[in-house]
Amino acid sequence: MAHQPDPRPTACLALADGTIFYGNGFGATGETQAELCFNTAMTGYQEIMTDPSYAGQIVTFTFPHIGNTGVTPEDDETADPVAAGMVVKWDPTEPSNWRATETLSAWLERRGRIAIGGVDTRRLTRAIRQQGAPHAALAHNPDGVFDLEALVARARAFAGLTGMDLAKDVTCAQSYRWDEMRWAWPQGYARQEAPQFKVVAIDYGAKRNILRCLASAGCDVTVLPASATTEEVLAHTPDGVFLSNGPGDPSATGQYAVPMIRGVLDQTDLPVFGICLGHQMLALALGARTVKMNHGHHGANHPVKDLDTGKVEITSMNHGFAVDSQTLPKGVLETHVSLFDGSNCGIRMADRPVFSVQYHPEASPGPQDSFYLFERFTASMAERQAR
Ligand SMILES: NC(=O)CC[C@H](N)C(=O)O
Repeated sequence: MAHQPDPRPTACLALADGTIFYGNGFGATGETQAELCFNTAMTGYQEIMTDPSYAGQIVTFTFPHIGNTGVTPEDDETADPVAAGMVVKWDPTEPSNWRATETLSAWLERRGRIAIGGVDTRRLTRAIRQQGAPHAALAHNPDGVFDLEALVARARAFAGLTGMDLAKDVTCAQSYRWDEMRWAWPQGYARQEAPQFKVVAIDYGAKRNILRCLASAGCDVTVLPASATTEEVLAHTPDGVFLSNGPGDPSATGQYAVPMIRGVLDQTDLPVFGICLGHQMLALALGARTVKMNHGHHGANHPVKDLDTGKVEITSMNHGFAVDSQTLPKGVLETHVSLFDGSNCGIRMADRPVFSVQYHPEASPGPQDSFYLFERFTASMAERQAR
């Protein structure tokens, strides 16, 4: 085991292979374990920590200055942080931002999330890339006393995300109507003043900005829990069905999501749009398979090629699983690919307005190149209404 340096560190990150990183604890005290990933976004740490897709993961931020704009409730993607913990290079400074209502550390502490600063995040990121997303344990103790053997054992005991259904933990308890009309689109898009389309959004761990984008595009959005059945979805007589992002292994979540989606596809001609976990759920329902990636894609500058137009979009990404494009059945087309590794980033049915993307067109944080997908969804609902 590594020797503890002096002055005494107050936090410690242990990987399952026994590697130890020391640093300065902030946020809550205690211990936690999860899969470790890295995110390369330069902005949006609050949105990242509150993105429900990060359940079961500790996030290493490769950008060194994290926390220096504090936090504001307006930037929460869900009520509480969902990521298990955070690892940063520099200890956060006092917030310098007129929007900040609180420091990152106080916000994390109130919500029981542990963070470690002063870590060599380059070395750690290289380790994650080389060995694949490791299991890790993170401890914060102001006394600086750590049982390293126990911490490594804790990391090893983490079951891993493969086979884990976490959507059931982060979904809404009851259905509700999304009623926030905050404008979510960049300039250049036409704002829809009155909702024209009834959309049922299935909440596998939905980010708020997705619901805002749907509302901004002219959708009256009813959000249903992840366990919703085909009958429950159709009882709302929607014009379209949206499948949200979310955490965990798609094949585990697919146990209940896939039969619902199959039912919608078999019984109706409704437009369907999926994002990230929703994309993976749709692919599974259409007969494809998903695979666990080595270290996934987490960042706000991932180039994706639209195979229909040849255009490249710079996108926000956050996923550790991917659709295996080799398994797409006849009649399902690959529409987008990652220019980093060629992995699948989008599909559509050849003859129906049923489509999905692996990345995050709602950004938050990230570039806004992909907002056209929300308009594609509303256009397909308008076309169906006109028939
Ligand atoms: N952002 C998401 O929806 C993530 C989907 C899935 N949990 C994955 O890691 O691949």
